Amino acid sequence: MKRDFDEISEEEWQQHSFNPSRVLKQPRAPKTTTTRTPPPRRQQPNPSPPIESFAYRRPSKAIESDDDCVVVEDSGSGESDSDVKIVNGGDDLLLDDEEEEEEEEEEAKVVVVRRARVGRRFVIEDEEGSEEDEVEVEEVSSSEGEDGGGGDGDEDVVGMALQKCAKISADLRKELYGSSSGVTTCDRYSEVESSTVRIVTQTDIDEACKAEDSDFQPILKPYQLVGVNFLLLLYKKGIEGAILADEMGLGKTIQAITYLTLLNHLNNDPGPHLVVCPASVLENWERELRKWCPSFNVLQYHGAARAAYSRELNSLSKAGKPPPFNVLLVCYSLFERHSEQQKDDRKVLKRWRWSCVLMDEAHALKDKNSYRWKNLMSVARNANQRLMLTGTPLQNDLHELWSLLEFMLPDIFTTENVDLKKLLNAEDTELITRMKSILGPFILRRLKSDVMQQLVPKIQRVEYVHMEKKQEDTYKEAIEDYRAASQARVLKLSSKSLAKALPKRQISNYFTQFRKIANHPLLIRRIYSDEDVIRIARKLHPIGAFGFECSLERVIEEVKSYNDFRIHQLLLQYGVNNTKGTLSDKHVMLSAKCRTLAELLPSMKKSGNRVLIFSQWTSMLDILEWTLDVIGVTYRRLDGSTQVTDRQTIVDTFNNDKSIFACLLSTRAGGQGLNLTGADTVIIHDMDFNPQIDRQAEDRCHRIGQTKPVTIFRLVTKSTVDENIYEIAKRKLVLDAAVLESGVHVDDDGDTPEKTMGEILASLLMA
Ligand SMILES: Nc1ncnc2c1ncn2[C@@H]1O[C@H](COP(=O)(O)OP(=O)(O)OP(=O)(O)O)[C@@H](O)[C@H]1O
Repeated sequence: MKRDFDEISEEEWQQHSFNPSRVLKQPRAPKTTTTRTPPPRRQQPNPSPPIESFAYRRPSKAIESDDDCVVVEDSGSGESDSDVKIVNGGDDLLLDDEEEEEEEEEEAKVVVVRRARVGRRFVIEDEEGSEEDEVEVEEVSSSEGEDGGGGDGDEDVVGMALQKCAKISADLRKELYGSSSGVTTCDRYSEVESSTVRIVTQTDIDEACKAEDSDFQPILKPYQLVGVNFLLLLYKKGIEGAILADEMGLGKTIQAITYLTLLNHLNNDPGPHLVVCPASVLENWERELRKWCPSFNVLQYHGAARAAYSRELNSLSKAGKPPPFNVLLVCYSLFERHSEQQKDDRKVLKRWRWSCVLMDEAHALKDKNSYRWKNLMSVARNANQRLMLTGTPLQNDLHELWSLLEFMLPDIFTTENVDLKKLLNAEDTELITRMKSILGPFILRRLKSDVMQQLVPKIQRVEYVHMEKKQEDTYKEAIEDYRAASQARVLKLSSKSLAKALPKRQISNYFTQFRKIANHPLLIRRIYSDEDVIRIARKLHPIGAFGFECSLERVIEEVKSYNDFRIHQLLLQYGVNNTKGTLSDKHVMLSAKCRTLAELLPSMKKSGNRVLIFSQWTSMLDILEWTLDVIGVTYRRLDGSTQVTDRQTIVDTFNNDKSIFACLLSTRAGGQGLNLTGADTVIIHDMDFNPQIDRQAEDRCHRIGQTKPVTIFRLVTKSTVDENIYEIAKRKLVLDAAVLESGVHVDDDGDTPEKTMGEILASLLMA
């Protein structure tokens, strides 16, 4: 299976720490109010006709506390709530599409850096062979003595990049905000209520988008019109990159499509444009393009179907002929794999000069060392413009944002091999302020709370659930087991701290085991003893459950590594029931979270609610299917293994058929880009360390088109590591707000810093 993107690979995980230095502390007070403050209203003596006018409104929030349930009213930003990221530590609990990604990350190291005499070049050698195939990406030598290559100049790389950017930024700012007094205090295009820049109005859009054979009337919302003007202005100024970072569901797709239409209409630029997106939204892109820009030829280039086009495109491109489309739609996976077909695909893409390369869910490019980033850059580098769409540009840290910036404007933000993690300290308030100010004109970000007063409210609930005895005993047993092992190791190494005594991987493995039990005890093996496993293996071996060439010992080893649920599934699949037997429905209710679902879901159904349930673990989704069967509700399921061609059908069926009560989704494959406004309730079964992942998921139904208030439930198992993870993720959102939103300041004297994963384990195991 293949993950869409964004998984934490083992390698990333090794480098991932949860030190407080990487996460901003919460502003201290007042806790119940928003961290943002309204921007000053600007005086505009002679304002030009506004290109839009939206009131900049602070979100209102009220926090109620009700025993185990925290309710946070949020008018849209989702800013104060939180979530968490899961670790891959176990063998039997696969993150959606995980394995291939790790391989790919490994293979990503094939990039060879060569130095040329003039300037620096790096050559991506994924195309084996001929000169024609070799893509050279020239990095423009930075002006005025930049030292990007390491050594003493390292510290200056960030400063110099910002300095270069500041010049363009100042120029742009002048255009965007005009030179009238008062506007200089403005950081954000989105905050400007009247701009001096207006390139197009709704009338131009009517003109550009009209189609004879369609009744559809494309009408942009005022803030969307601003977005389109923003993109057109950057185009006009010859700026080669932009980030449209509106919150999820505000219509980035629509703004981008209208922009491409206008390029054709006003600038006689019909493309070709390349749109890169996750597989789940490929169909949606095609649909929106056909609807909003019917005059364009759109070609979806994905999956087995692309073989049919491949030869034709190849010969056209070789002959130097223009492509037979305006927009080519591809998935990120095209830039990640090493099959001959994919290498050929990339070769074709590199032969055309793209007008706009547009990346949807562009946070997929948060790692500049990834194969995906480098291969896509080799295609996008020569494009007139790289346009990035993402509702969550800042994932975990500043260096990840920098990867996006470098993709957007490589000539300015190039940093070569400098360790940006060291240079971009999330607690450097001066740096954050500077970045925020300089980046303002390149990044357009509007929050729902800013632009859509009429959008339905989003209510955040944290549902603390309590383990019953069996689950609690399992959790305690795990603590005892790992405590004994850890203490022995600490003694052996005469180490003072557990974090130092245990390798990082071991720490994450232990942590994952605790997470599993907190989610569902069937995710570990406790019911089926070693003796049971041997008996089961003896039954399965002769019937070839693992193939006929496998020895019995090998089968025993294999089954021993399975969790209870997987063994149960195996027994079911092979009809082996005369050993210990399959599990019964009562086993599925062993987890506090599933019991809570059994209480919540029937009453939600009765009230006419419809629910999205997200988990990061495919095996947890399997258990949740069982749970929903036991509860007796109808559902659909979408995860990384769902055929790309089936995904949109599942979405449409769920949205249209109100008799389907729930949709089970993997946070990775189902959490991004999808429009699931048929639901009004989101349950995050297990949170992610990275709060942006869950934020994306919850906004599948809190978006344009939603008519009912949306409630988000986060399930947190009391007295388990779930609580720590929730805390970690919650704080990460503060950094996001500090860099990307106005009026948010970093406060260094926050609460006690949150613990690292090692510290959390130490307090559990060394007590
Ligand atoms: N001006 C508009 N008129 C009608 N429908 C709109 C308009 N703008 C957006 N929509 C609809 O609202 C929904 C959300 O828009 P879209 O998918 O473009 O949001 P997004 O910002 O790209 O979301 P995400 O970040 O989740 O991918 C879509 O169904 C889209 O068709």
